[in-house]
Amino acid sequence: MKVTVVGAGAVGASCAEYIAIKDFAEEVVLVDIKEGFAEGKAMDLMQTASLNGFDTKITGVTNDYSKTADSDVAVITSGIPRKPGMTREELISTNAGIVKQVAENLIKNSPNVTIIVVSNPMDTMTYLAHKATNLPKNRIIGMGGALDSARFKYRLAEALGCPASDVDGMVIGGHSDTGMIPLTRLATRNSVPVSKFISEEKMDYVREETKVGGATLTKLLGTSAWYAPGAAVSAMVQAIACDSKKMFPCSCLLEGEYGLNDISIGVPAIIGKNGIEEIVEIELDDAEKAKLNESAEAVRKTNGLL
Ligand SMILES: NC(=O)c1ccc[n+]([C@@H]2O[C@H](COP(=O)([O-])OP(=O)(O)OC[C@H]3O[C@@H](n4cnc5c(N)ncnc54)[C@H](O)[C@@H]3O)[C@@H](O)[C@H]2O)c1
Ligand SMILES: O=C(O)C[C@H](O)C(=O)O
Repeated sequence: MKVTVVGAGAVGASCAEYIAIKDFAEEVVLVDIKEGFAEGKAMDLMQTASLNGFDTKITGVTNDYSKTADSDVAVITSGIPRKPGMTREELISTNAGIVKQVAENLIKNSPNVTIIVVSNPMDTMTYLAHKATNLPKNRIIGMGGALDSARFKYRLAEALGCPASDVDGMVIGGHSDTGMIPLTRLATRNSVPVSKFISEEKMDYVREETKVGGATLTKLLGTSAWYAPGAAVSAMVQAIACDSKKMFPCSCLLEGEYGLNDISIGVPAIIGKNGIEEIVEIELDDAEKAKLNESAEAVRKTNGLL
């Protein structure tokens, strides 16, 4: 398994590090446009191999896509992150050009690659990657829901006073401050609905903190987060590499599923060696359906800026 990670910045390097530590890929190629940057990150990471006990070979290149040839999976993290007070949507004018060019370069050298898009505004960048490459819909996946769901579980565990491993929950919809839909109705603690343990008021707090999870960290850090994003995208790469058929909410190109068409937005999907192997249509109640439609409208508005 050969994995390319474009963008050797905070998220790209974190993603490469988690992939290496999990030791399921033979090779990770880091690509960045900044001269020597990916080479430096790769060398630094390789010097952790004997300490962390992995055999994955990590190399870095400056904008040389020939070194990415025949990648099985490519992760796009290239582009600018937001600063405190900004929305992800405000990044579109800079990031659209970068993501389009990167996606085109990737498929020229790896025609069979499956692409995971991370750069923001992620749902629109995923849609753009589809338009730019024309790859089959199963081979372009947007990473957002896996991260948002991990943050949802963090907030649920905090409210319940229990370990995050005790809770299960999922966030669907657009990866934006207002578009995320934490499915509190379906969240459980060891199969028991979380509503059994926490008040509606606490649930509202969990829901709202989950939605602004990225903004909260951006305010604290001065730039956006990288550990949980890196872990989330590496988990998706691992699901493809190991053909594990794990279910992640992720940005999928919809063709009628959930009553939506010609849009990439977060819905649950089974991820395996073929990328998106199945979009899972869960039964939403009327309020959840209305929120998903509203979230889709907002994503369409951003797509209109392309
Ligand atoms: N989808 C998500 O859940 C999620 C989570 C975190 C961050 N993000 C997004 O990921 C992106 C990266 O965030 P970051 O914190 O790693 O930023 P960063 O600034 O640390 O890293 C981005 C890197 O991309 C490189 N780059 C720019 N143009 C390039 C090009 N044409 N080719 C190759 N490399 C190029 C830059 O040189 C830089 O090293 C941002 O858009 C951010 O908003 C998304
Ligand atoms: O918040 C951001 O801008 C980055 C990312 O989308 C996140 O959710 O951490």
